[in-house]
Amino acid sequence: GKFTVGDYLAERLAQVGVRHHFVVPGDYNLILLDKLQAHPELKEVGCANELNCSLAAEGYARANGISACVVTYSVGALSAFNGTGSAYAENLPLVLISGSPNTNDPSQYHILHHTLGHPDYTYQYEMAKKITCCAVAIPRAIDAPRLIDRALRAAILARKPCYIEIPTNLAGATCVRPGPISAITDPVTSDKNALEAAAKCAAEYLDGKLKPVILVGPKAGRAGSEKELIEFAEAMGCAVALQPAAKGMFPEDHKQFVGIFWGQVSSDAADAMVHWADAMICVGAVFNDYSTVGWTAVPNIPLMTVDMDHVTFPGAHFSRVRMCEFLSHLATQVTFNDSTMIEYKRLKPDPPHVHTAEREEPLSRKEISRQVQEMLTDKTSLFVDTGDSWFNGIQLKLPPGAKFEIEMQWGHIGWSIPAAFGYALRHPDRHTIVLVGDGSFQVTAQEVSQMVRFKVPITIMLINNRGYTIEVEIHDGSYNKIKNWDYAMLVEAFNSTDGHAKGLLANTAGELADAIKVAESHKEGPTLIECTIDQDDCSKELITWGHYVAAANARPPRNMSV
Ligand SMILES: C/C(NCc1cnc(C)nc1N)=C(/S)[C@H](O)COP(=O)(O)OP(=O)(O)O
Ligand SMILES: [Mg+2]
Repeated sequence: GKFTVGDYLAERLAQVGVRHHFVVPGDYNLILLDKLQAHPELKEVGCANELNCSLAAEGYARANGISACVVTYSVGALSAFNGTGSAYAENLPLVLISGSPNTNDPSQYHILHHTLGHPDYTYQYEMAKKITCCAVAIPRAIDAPRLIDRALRAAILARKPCYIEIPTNLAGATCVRPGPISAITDPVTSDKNALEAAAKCAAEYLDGKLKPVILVGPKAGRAGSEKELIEFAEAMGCAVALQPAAKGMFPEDHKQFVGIFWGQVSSDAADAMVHWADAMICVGAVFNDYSTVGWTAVPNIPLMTVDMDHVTFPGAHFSRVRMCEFLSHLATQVTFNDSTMIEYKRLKPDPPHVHTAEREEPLSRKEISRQVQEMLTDKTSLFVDTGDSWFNGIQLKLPPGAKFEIEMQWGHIGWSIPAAFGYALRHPDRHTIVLVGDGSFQVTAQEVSQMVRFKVPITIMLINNRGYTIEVEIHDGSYNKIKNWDYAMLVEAFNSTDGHAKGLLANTAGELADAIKVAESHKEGPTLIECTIDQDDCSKELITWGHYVAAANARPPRNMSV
């Protein structure tokens, strides 16, 4: 048959590496969904709602590098905006695609369903511009190639989401076939002069410094620079500390790893190394209120920062210097200096003694962490949702090859359920484990039904402390209470007559150990283990961190004396 706009989009998505596209149908996108479904390399994955659809695509982009979320106009897209915001905040190229009204409707001033009830339908496109690096609305079939290619290339280069709006009567309209995909995927390399000048500046910055430290942030992983980072670190010989959102982006068994730098809730004395340093090379670092513990842990020495496409020093900035190229170039230039590792050997704390609970002991947060630690292997991909799961997850030691996913910039409770689902579809070779609180789980629980439908064997460790404990530690109130669910029964309800989810309850250390054994041998679908702990059984790190974040939130407005 004829080649259409929908076929053009399908071919481009397949060419940039998409193999699953996440959808919720609606009458504005049905023809488009037919075209995507018809593409041999694309597998359609239906989601229970558009929030989960966009969060599943966000998780898929972590595994695949790029993802697609296809929704209907307005009622669909406005929910998908939330997962798109997460992709923006987390530097992930999620392609948000929305059906839209028939191109004849605007000029006829038609009032249409799903819209706000007036004949101006441009509001969605205007909103999408704010949460993507490139938003396009296709006015005619002839414009489709240019606009689709522009949006995809922008997203790939910026590692940010893009938005493509396709009117319902254009998806099936005749369109030319796409040109070479290199026009979209060919990378932008560093400017030679800028790279040389930045390397020279780095030499001057490091010259005479006795105690340099590398601080790795989340953008190091997103820039795909993990290999070059190790190369650079080994050429330097110095201590490597990670921000919490960067956990897993540098091997924790590496001899230069000195822990997670998170101010007063750092691990392994990483904060001592950061405070001892007289030079700090920040690679992909993000200093926000959460990673600086309410602004109490902002480095106070002049920094050299290596970002995804630029490098800065005290008094200098170099644009169009790609992180991976710069790090591998620097690795050939820098002088080896392991003074910080010599010092670290002196002050590295001994591993804490971990008490192993008796089988009949009521479950505690510590015992859960001890048993989860034992679950981790080189095949593990561990998702930690917003809550004390952040702190419990970040304290775990990742074995070589284990991967870690956290959404610390956007911080949407419930993200981990759809995101882990999307991720696991792309990585059936990995054992995806989720650490999620009861409050977070209640936000996106429906997506467990897709794990059942697609037989995805994810292990969900649901930490039931009866409410929003992070919020309790920041500032308590009645609003931090939630209605308790029978979580084990809920996930088994998703089975109906043809599913294989398992829901287990663990009140004691022994019950948890037994449940983990069941989960590890259950491959036909997800296993949820509800782990019950006391509502005040939270990490000391959460209490300290919550105290300073609450203080930062409480800063009085500067007196606006007129
Ligand atoms: C309500 C909220 N944050 C505010 C919030 C509200 N809405 C969205 C979408 N995202 C958010 N982070 C948070 S962190 C809860 O304590 C999470 O509770 P839970 O999942 O049960 O974890 P803990 O008990 O360990 O805190
Ligand atoms: Mg909770």
